[in-house]
Amino acid sequence: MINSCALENLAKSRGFCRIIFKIEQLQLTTKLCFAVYIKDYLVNIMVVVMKFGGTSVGDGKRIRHVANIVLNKKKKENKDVVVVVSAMSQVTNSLVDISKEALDIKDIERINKFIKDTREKHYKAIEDAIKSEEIRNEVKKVIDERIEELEKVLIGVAYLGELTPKSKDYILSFGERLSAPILSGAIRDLGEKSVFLTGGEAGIITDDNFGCAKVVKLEVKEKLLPLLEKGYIPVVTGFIASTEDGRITTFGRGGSDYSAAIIGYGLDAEIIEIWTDVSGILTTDPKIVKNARRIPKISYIEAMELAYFGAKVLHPRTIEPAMEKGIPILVKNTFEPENEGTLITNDLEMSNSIVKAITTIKNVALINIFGAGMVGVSGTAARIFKALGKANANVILISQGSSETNVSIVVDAEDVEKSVYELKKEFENSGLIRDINVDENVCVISVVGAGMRGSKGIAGKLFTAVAESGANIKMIAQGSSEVNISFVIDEKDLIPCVKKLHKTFIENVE
Ligand SMILES: Nc1ncnc2c1ncn2[C@@H]1O[C@H](COP(=O)(O)OP(=O)(O)O)[C@@H](O)[C@H]1O
Ligand SMILES: N[C@@H](CC(=O)OP(=O)(O)O)C(=O)O
Repeated sequence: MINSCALENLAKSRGFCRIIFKIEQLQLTTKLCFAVYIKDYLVNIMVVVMKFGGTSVGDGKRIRHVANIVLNKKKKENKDVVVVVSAMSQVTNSLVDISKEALDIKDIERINKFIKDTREKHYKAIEDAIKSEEIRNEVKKVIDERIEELEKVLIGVAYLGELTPKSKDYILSFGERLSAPILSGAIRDLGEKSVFLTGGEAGIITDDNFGCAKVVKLEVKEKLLPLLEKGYIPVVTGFIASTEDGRITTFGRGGSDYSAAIIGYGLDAEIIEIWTDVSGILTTDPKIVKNARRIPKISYIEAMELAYFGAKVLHPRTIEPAMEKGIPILVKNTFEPENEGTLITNDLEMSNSIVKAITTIKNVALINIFGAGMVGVSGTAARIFKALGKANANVILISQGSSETNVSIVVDAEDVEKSVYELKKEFENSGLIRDINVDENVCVISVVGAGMRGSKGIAGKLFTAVAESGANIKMIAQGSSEVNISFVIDEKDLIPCVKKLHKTFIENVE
C-alpha cells in the first residue's frame, strides 16, 4: 500500500499541485495513475548541478565544508542536487608529472614514493572529512583499490616505456576517481544518501579523442534521474568520461566545468553552479590585480570570450551547452558562499565601463610569416591552417596584415617547433614565403565587453594605455563578435600592462 500522506508530502514538498487522493486499494487504474505520476515527477524534476573545483576540495576540512554547502542546497533550498567534483588541488598536476617520470626515468622507487604520498594525502582527507568509522572504512577500501590500480598502471608505463594518449587519460582520471568517493562519503556522514560515479557511469559517452574528448552520446537522464528520485545525491567525477566500450577519456585540463555543463544540459537543469576560490568572474585575475572587482552579471558570449582568452575560472567549453538550452551558470565562492557571485545568462548586460574584463594567456609563441608572394593568392590561409593542423597546434589567434604580405599566428609555446616545421614543409619551393620567424616569451592580452561593440575610439584609448604601460604591441586581433580586442606583447610587460588597462577601463570608471 502506498501511504497517501507520504505521497501527499512528496507532492507538497515538490511544490506540485496537491494531489489528494485516498488510496485504500491500489487497483490497476490507480497503479497506472501512480506510474504516470512518477514519470511526470521525473520529467518535471528540477535539478541544480553543483561543480566544485580542486581548490574547493583541497583537503578533508574543505571537503566537509563542501558537503555542508551541498546539503544546504538540498535541505534548505529543497533542490535536487547533482554534484560534479574535481581532483583535490594539485593532484592532477602530480599525476601529469609522475606519468612523465614513469616514462622517462623508469624509477620504480620514485613511483612507490608517489603512491605512498598519494595514499596518505587521501587517507588524511578521509579522516578530516568523515567522522563515522564505518563510512571511513568503506571509503578507504575504494581508495586502496584505486591507488593499487594506479600503481600497476604507472609501473606498466615504466616497464613498457610507452605512454599513449589513452594511458595518459587513464592515469589522469585517478584524481577525480579518488576525490569523488571521499566527498560522497562526507555527504553520507552528514546524513544524506549519496553515491559516487565516474562521468562514464553517469552517462557521458565520448569519442576516443583522448585528452580532448567529444561527447557522442548523453544518457545522464537515464542514469541520474532514478537516483535523484530515490533521494540520492550523486557525486560525479568531473573532467573524465568514457567511450562506448568503457575506455576512460578526459576533456582536457580544467574540463570539470564542462562536465558540469554537459550534465546540466542532459538533465535540463535549473542552473549550473561553478564553485571555486573566487567570488565569481572578476574584472581580471585577482592574482595580478588584487582589487579586481566581481562582475555581478555577464552574458554567455562575454563569458565565452573571457574563458577562451584565459579566464581560468571557467573552462571555454562550459558555456555552449548551457547557452544552447538557456541554462544560467552561476560562479560562486566556496569560501564565501553568501557572496552572490557572477550570473551568466543570455542578457547582454551593459555595465558602466565599456570593458567588462581583461584576461591574459601566457606560455604562447608568435609565428610571423612574411612573403609578398602571398598577396592575392587564394588558398594561402587554407594551406597555413593545413600545416598547423598537421602540427596538431592549438591556434589561439591569427591575423593577416592589410598588405597581405604577412600573417601572424599565436600558438601554444609547446606547439611552435612542429608548427614552423610543417609551415616550412607546406610552402617550400612555393615562392610564396620569404621568411618565417618566431617570437617566444610573449603573451596575449584581451579586453572583453559588450559595450565595446560599435563604440568609437576604444581602440585608440586601449593602445594609448598599452603604450603608457611601456609594452610594445606585436600583433592585434579583434574577434568577430566585436566584444573582444586581443593583442600580443612581451610576457615581461604583462603585469604592468594589465594593471594599467584595469586602472584605465575599470577603476577609473565610476
Ligand atoms: N577573470 C577572472 N575572474 C576570476 N578568476 C580568475 C579570472 N582570471 C583568472 N582567474 C583565476 O582563476 C582561478 C580559479 O580557477 P581554478 O584555479 O581553475 O579554480 P578551481 O580549482 O575552482 O577550478 C582564480 O583563483 C583566479 O586566480
Ligand atoms: N582536475 C582536472 C580537472 C579540473 O577541471 O580541475 P579544476 O576544477 O580544479 O580546474 C584538472 O586539474 O585539469
